[in-house]
Amino acid sequence: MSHAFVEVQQAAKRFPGSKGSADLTVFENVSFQLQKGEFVCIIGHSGCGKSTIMNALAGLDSLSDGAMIMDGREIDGPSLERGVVFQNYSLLPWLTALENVRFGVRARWPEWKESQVTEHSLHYLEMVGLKEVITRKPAQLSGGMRQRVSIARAFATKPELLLLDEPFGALDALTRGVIQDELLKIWSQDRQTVFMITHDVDEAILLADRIFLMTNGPEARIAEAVEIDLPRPRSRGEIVKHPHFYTLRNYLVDFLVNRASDLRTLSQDSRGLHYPRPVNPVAEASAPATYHKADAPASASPKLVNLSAKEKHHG
Ligand SMILES: Nc1ncnc2c1ncn2[C@@H]1O[C@H](COP(=O)(O)OP(=O)(O)OP(=O)(O)O)[C@@H](O)[C@H]1O
Repeated sequence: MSHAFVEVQQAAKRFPGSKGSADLTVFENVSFQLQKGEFVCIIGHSGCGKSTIMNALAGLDSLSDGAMIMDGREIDGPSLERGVVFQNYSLLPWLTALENVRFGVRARWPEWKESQVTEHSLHYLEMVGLKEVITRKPAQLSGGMRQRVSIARAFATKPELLLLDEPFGALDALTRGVIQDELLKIWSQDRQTVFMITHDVDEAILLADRIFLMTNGPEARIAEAVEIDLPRPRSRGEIVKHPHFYTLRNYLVDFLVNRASDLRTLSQDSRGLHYPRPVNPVAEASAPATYHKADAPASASPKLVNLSAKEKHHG
């Protein structure tokens, strides 16, 4: 029996082909687990099926095969236990920043007094640096501010699982960096389980405990789960100085550039589920090359150098 908080088992998604063409198998044989409190990022080329996996986890779409289980119950529709932040903010345009957050908080805890709802919402808006603009409606906020409201709303409702679908994709690099820091600050306090899509390798290294690497579609798979063992708390300025940073970064970039198109390696557990291969690029880079006797040609025998004789000869 698995004790993972989220367990995805042999998930597949197919869309019917149009006008008699074959069905599109977006992904198949996708199995993975998320531990409680873990921050996992998923990266892969456009169209490989990341959002489709996330929509199924959110309960907004169904799988063609397989199952997604959270806390022992199969996911079969949306729930307040799972919060989603999309790239396009999805705020209610007729409500102010504060009212947008209050809306979520009130739905989550209908028994709370109005003052408690307000106080709780303000706390999260303050954490994302928006205390000064709480009375503005989304149209009066910048893109970065809108995304902060979405993040404040998502974290304020304290879902068991937070699903972030490229939440910073539309933001400029500076704003993105500031909100990444805010996200880390809130997550380090609340330690919710987070599953996040990003195209940004540096962002994934900054945020994640593990990064899932997805092969290209169709019939995409999550091939590897890369462990990010950089110490926390992390900051953008400091992690680049860590001796492991570029080993991790190079490994991820190499996957995206060279290996995502054809990698099919998967490891299987005793139930026959194919999990992504767990990878620690730092350990792999520093491990001595393994010598397989069977790989050696019959004539290859190790060359022994007699150092003392050589020293004598030259001496
Ligand atoms: N409702 C649908 N009907 C048919 N095909 C769909 C549907 N939704 C998604 N697809 C297809 O499924 C594939 C995966 O789409 P998805 O949005 O999950 O990819 P993604 O990895 O999130 O891409 P991106 O990084 O560009 O957001 C794409 O080929 C897409 O065209």
